[in-house]
Amino acid sequence: MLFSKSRELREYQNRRLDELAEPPEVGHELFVGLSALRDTLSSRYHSRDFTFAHARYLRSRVLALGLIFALLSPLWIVVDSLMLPTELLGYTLLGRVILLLGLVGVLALAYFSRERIRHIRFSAGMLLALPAGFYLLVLSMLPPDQVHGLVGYGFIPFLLVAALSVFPFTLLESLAAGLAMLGLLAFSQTVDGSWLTGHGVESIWLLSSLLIVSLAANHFQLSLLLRLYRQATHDPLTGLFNRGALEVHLEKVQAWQRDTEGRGSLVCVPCSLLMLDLDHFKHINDSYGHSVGDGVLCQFAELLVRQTRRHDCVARYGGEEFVIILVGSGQARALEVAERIRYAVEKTEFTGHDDEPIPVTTSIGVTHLQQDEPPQEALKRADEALYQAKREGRNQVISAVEPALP
Ligand SMILES: Nc1nc2c(ncn2[C@@H]2O[C@H](COP(=O)(O)OP(=O)(O)OP(=O)(O)O)[C@@H](O)[C@H]2O)c(=O)[nH]1
Repeated sequence: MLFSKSRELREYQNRRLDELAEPPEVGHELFVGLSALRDTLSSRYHSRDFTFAHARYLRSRVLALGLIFALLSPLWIVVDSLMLPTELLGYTLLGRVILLLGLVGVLALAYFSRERIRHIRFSAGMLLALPAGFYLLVLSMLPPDQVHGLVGYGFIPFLLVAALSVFPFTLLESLAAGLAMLGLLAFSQTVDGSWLTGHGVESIWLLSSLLIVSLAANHFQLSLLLRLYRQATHDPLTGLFNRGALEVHLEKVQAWQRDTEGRGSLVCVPCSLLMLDLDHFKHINDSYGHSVGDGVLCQFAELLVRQTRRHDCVARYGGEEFVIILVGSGQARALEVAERIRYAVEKTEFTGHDDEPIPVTTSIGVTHLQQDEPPQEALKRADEALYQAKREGRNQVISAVEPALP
């Protein structure tokens, strides 16, 4: 998840509660801006789920731009045949055939790599590297006194740097590609003799400015993508996954279970579901106020993240109800974890404004996620177990009655 570490989750929650309480200050906005920059600089802090969403978006860009390049490249043969002497046409024609084959390969790779993040990243890199390589090849093969005959080749580095802004690349990825294009431009200038001339410096300056504009576009594009992803999948108060994202996650876990079984594993990877509800939460709201209730929900969310492993999924199901998916844990292990959480909640000192202590307890229903059942069935079972815990006095863990195996 995006906030896999509880420190980050707390930072986010404090920011949200501050935002609700006060108008933004300059310092606060600077902090938000810096953390957005950290998110767009590299993919290091991106969650696994966002990385998938990001790759799908990147793939759509690769397909669109790859198609444009593949259509435009052969069309330029007409210009070459009008501008270049016949004996040189062979060089560019060969280069264009290689380029076109490469672009078709990139398109095929991106098309068939629906969920393969590495392949999609590779195809995006190749989409930029192929025209650059083609230009490099033509420059290296053509006799130096004939380079001036090339028409429409000098803009390739500019076109590719402009194309960077179309992709939601991270700043470091774009910077590396942009520097490579500057290197390509410098090489072309040494070949055509314009290196360090007035015209040459002007071109380098122009390309550098274009690169800065593309980096800014990358930053805004990626931060917008992150924000939209967050809004669609996370609960704004606690920073946990929301109900929709939880349901998608459950389906993914089941698909993974089927996949491991399909690959010949004798044992299906177990997976359990915990449904938790704060006891008498209405009383907390009524006694301490709604904003303290919000603070308690955030502290509770933080405790759940601390009590679970990185690959478990913690979600706010709605109101004061939460769900945890424990991947790789069978019923017995899930009951242990649930009991540990229940005890931790009871012993933790939740605090309101002015640090006044607020006693909080939770009831928990536990069930096992069957590989082939609709996820709603498992959620319903966990909910029934939770309400049994409520009926039997609250602050306890109840295991659901599991359906008979077929
Ligand atoms: N502060 C705050 N309260 C919320 C939020 N969402 C739901 N609530 C409140 O949570 C309370 C839930 O009350 P009930 O469903 O009666 O449950 P309860 O008081 O916890 O009682 P039991 O679940 O039976 O132990 C309601 O008062 C809701 O207004 C929220 O985002 N913030």
